[in-house]
Amino acid sequence: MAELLGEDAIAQALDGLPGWQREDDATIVRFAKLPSFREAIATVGDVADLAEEADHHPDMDIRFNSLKFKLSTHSEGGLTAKDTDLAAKISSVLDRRGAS
Ligand SMILES: C[C@H](O)[C@H](O)[C@H]1CNC2=NC(N)=NC(=O)C2=N1
Repeated sequence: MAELLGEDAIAQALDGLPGWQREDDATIVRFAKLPSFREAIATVGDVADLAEEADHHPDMDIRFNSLKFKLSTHSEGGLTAKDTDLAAKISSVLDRRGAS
């Protein structure tokens, strides 16, 4: 069971996660644009692999080549290290896939 992060810990984690922002108390989000629809879908596939490995699953919104990733730990009703850890891994995929 992951512990809920406090406000200071969330702010500190977001400092190290460029592109991620608070959506509300319980969620962080990142928007990304890929060069094409196919590359956006391939990116979603990579993130799905990470999510299955972590047993932690982001909400993913696909609009043509624009993606939105939304993270929250539903079982805790807020943000935990599971979210910030997966956010960092998603960012690595986005860098590798050439997201802007
Ligand atoms: C049983 C399983 O471990 C849980 O349902 C996991 C799966 N993926 C999850 N994903 C997210 N984002 N939050 C959760 O609380 C969560 N719980």
